[in-house]
Order: sequence, then structure tokens, then C-alpha cells
Amino acid sequence: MIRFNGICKNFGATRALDNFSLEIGRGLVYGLIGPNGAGKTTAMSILATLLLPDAGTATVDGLDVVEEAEKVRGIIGYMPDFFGVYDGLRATEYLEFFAAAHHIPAHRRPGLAKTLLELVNLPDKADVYVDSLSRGMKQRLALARCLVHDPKVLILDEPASGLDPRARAEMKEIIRHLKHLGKTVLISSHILPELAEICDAVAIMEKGRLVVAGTVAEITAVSRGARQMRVAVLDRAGELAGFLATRPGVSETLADGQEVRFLFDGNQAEQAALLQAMVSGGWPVVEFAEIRRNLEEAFMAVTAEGVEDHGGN
Ligand SMILES: Nc1ncnc2c1ncn2[C@@H]1O[C@H](COP(=O)(O)OP(=O)(O)OP(=O)(O)O)[C@@H](O)[C@H]1O
Repeated sequence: MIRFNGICKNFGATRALDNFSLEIGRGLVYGLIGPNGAGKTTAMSILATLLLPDAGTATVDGLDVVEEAEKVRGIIGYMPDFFGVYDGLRATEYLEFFAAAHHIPAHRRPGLAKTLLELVNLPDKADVYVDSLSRGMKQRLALARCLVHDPKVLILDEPASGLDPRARAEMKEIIRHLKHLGKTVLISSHILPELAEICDAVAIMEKGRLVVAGTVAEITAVSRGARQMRVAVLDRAGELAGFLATRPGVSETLADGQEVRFLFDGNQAEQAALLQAMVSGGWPVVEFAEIRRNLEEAFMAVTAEGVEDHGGN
């Protein structure tokens, strides 16, 4: 549904996008994550036809964002990271205004505004002036605004930034709902664990380049190298740490109370063999499991290590 192909974009001496390529399948919620200045907003602006790339191509549903910009605008909804709302307009008027800009016939606009306000959980704010809404409500109204022309693709630049936990949870619910409606959603965020919850896949960017892309599980695996393990025993943890240190693939053993933590570089069969060795050695093993990294830790690891490109998804 979305394809970036070798996109480069410079601002003076700053290379905002450097041969950036990514493919995003239809109907997915796709997260774009990266540190400040990674190029997320630049990539989204190019997709939204608001910036021209210096090199490379980008398409939305097969339409070129430069050659067929007008058609692209008809099938995307774009929510920028910073946006204003107009003074002196009520929520319904605000939505009707944008519906008019999208050539929705006048008789359909009131019903559409009502439906959209319900969709973003603002049905009781129809007659409230938009500049008096809370930040979270403004964000949701802005999202409703992106939906007036029923776009296939939504491009949401940090839609949850600056929101409190409740408002973020509401935003997440709405994004889930949009997925059920069949939309393809590209979303950028710094709130990484939240992206993990709602995204089918994520791409990590750094310095204008794609670092890694895939499902959250794939990314945590790619970034992992040796896995961190934890084994809990009824007693003799210190002795077990010594034993483990002699086993292949085991490093950095650390006994702490009734548990031992260590790094393990091995496949599942080797992991099973290790458990068997512990049990055969007489250690009373209560638990043995991998300590899974969350997306945030994976993100820190891959951006620090600069993992090679793994292509799009
Ligand atoms: N209009 C502009 N003029 C000059 N430099 C720009 C412009 N827009 C972006 N840049 C630069 O391009 C790089 C990428 O910026 P971009 O806003 O795309 O990153 P980002 O990943 O969205 O960052 P953030 O998370 O801080 O929003 C940065 O170094 C930024 O300073």
C-alpha cells in the first residue's frame, strides 16, 4: 500500500533521508520509530505530497506521490505533528469546513461530522469551540478531520505526543478501530512500548536510513544476539552459576539470591539440553526462561549497534 524506494532528501547540508526504502502492506498498522531528527516527519511529509524528494520514488496504492499528487491526496489522511485549530469554529463546523475542502456535498456534511465525532469519542463536543478543547480532544478532532474523505491510508505523525496516559489509551483504541475499518495506518511515535501493542510491524530509522523493519518479535530477535536467561533454583544458586559458566554458549553468569542470570548464545535444542544438564546435575530448578527485551530496549540496541538493513515488510 505504501512504498518508499531509495528516497533522498537534503535540507542544505543536512541529509534528512538517505536512500530510504520501505514497503508497507495493505491494512497494516505500521510504526515508524527513531530518535529525534531521524527523518520520520520528512518521510511522512513526502508521502503526504507536502515535500518533494531529491531522489527516489514513493507511492501510495500504486500512485506516485510526485506525479499523481492530487490523486494521492484523495486517498490519504495526514495528521502532522504540529497543527493549529481555528479560533471561533465549533467542532462540527471545523469538520464541515474540511469536508467542504474535500468537495463533500453540503447536505452530507452534518451527518458526516456527527459520525466522525462519534468515532473519535467526542459526540458531546459537537457545539464546543475547538480552541477550548483539551489537547487530547484536539488530537482526536484532528484525527477525525483526516477521515472526512474516507481515506484508505492514514499518516499520523506522533498522534499521541503530549497526551496523558488516558488520552493515549483512547488514541490507541481509535487506531485499532481504524484498522478494523480496513485502513492502512502509518504512525510515528516515541512511545515505543505503546507502538508495540498496536502495530503489526515497525521500522526503526536513524539518520535518515532504515535500520531494521519487521514485526516487533522479529526486531527484538534481530537486535538480540545472545539471549539473556534467568534460572531460579531452590538453593545452591552460586554453585549453579559456576557450573553454567563451564557450559558452551553461556557467558556473564551472575548469581543473585535464588536465581542465576546469564547470556546464552544457542538455539532452542541447546537451551533444552542446558536445562536437562542442570536437572541431571541435581539442581532443583524452579524456573528457566528467557528475559525478553521490550521494544524500547531493542530500539536502543539496534540504533546503538547500527544493524544492517533488513529490508521492508
Ligand atoms: N525544513 C527543514 N529545514 C531544515 N532542516 C530540516 C527541515 N526539516 C527537517 N530538517 C532536518 O532534517 C532532519 C530530519 O528531521 P525530521 O523532522 O524528519 O526528523 P524526525 O525523525 O521527525 O524527528 P522528531 O522525532 O524530532 O520529530 C533533522 O536533522 C532536521 O533538523
